[in-house]
Amino acid sequence: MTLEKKSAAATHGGPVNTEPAAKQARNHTALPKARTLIEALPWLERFHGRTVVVKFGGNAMVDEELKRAFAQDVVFLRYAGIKPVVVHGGGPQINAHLDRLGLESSFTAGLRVTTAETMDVVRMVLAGQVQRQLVGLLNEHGPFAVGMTGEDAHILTAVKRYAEVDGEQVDIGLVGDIVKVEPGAVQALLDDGRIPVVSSIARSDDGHVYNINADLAASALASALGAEMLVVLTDVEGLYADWPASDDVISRLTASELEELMPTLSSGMVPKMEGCLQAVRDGVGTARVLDGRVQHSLLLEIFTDEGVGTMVVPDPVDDTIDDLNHGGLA
Ligand SMILES: Nc1ncnc2c1ncn2[C@@H]1O[C@H](COP(=O)(O)OP(=O)(O)O)[C@@H](O)[C@H]1O
Ligand SMILES: CC(=O)N[C@@H](CCC(=O)OP(=O)(O)O)C(=O)O
Repeated sequence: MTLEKKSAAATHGGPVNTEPAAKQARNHTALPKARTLIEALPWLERFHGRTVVVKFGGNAMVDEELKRAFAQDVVFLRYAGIKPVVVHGGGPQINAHLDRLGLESSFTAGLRVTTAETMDVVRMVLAGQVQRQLVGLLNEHGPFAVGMTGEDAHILTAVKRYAEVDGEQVDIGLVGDIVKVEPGAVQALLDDGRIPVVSSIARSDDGHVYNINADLAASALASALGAEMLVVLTDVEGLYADWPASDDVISRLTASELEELMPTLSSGMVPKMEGCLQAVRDGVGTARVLDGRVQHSLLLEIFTDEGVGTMVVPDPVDDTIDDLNHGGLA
């Protein structure tokens, strides 16, 4: 019997496998899993102890399952020794609430035209509804998430912002531009092992409250925290090269290349890419735009060799940044 087996193996040219079939089957399923875990090792080493600011967009958070998967990913980062900060939007949720009140939603250059009445709704929906939901989902895993808005502890200070349309300054109401960030309260939470969840609202030095685009709020906070990475989750695969004519995703571009593209962008991509550009210019390692509709895209981006979406790297690209290319660690 043994002889027969040996000669069969020899005719196939392979080594003789004396392992019982059950063990072989176990190895067959276990090894790929182990390889996937080991693939994460260089990235765990690279990002351990670093701060990652994740912007969760309103369009990516309309699906309950996606929200749960997002919360799992963020808690995973926390357990992996990375310090995640969540900055959230809620555009669609604000639109829905305004609609219920019979109020119109209007945007100029990707920014909501914000009257005093709209501002009340923005504040209520972001801080009272969306942020509470995210905090609740994260805290299903432990006592981690603490919600706050940019108004708290003077985290975000803004001045009135005008939208630029064809070179003209357009008044869009109570929309703010962040001019100062005091990240101390956020840093204290991170140092305490918590996960700060920040709503994109700011105050001005004279006590006004401003509506801040969440991409820009995330970018400013990432810069002030000296974050390793800004990750923006949205409802497209990344930055399309020639949108809406094509949906070819640009996988990687430098700050200068992005700056050149800026005038060609439209709608929600304008503040998103402005935020990415600003962040890498301010010293954030990389800024990435990912498809929030894909479950666990955050984990896939951070812990696997194949990047998903668009990555913006600083100018000029040095060796360290090259290592972070979507091709993986060299
Ligand atoms: N070049 C582009 N690449 C990808 N999306 C673009 C581009 N230009 C405009 N967009 C639009 O921007 C939208 C993303 O912005 P937005 O709706 O504000 O997302 P979020 O709610 O995640 O902040 C996309 O759904 C798409 O319609
Ligand atoms: C000034 C401005 O446009 N503020 C945004 C804030 C929320 C946001 O940015 O939400 P998303 O990330 O889901 O788009 C708004 O009112 O819709």
